[in-house]
Amino acid sequence: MRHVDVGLVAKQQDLYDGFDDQYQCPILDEDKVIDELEEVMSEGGNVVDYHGCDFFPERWFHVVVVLRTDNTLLYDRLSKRGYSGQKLTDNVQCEIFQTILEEARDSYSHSMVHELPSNTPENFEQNVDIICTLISEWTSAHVK
Ligand SMILES: Nc1ncnc2c1ncn2[C@@H]1O[C@H](COP(=O)(O)OP(=O)(O)O)[C@@H](O)[C@H]1O
Repeated sequence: MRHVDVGLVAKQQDLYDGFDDQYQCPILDEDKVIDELEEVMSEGGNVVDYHGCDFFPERWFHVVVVLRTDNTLLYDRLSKRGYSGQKLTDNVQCEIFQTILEEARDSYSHSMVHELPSNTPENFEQNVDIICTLISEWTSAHVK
């Protein structure tokens, strides 16, 4: 199984289209990302890691996992990462409005989308177990 960190791939391959002055970060070129990942995704067996999902083709996935975090914990995590001001507030607000969960539900069939809490190291361990179980269930049902 491969871990595809979309942010890292974009950085390594320079898959950007301009710079966002407000958030002080490069803007992802979604079409270039799709082209870059198409071959590896069509082989299967990938875990794709990103903070958005609506631009990925549905055919790439059999399971979509949305990790959720309580707002106070998220605030502290993002501050530690160096986020502040509007960027910090917008990220926390996005979690309050469960924007990514809704994006996933709007983009993929509801039965594919799993929402998991990720507040504590125990949650982290549980989530790894749950995701491994989801993968092996799907594999035994579909790969002969
Ligand atoms: N389940 C968790 N329990 C405790 N701390 C966590 C958990 N998940 C993430 N963190 C903390 O938050 C930081 C950011 O996590 P990361 O997985 O990089 O978040 P994202 O990719 O969503 O921005 C990690 O370095 C870690 O310190």
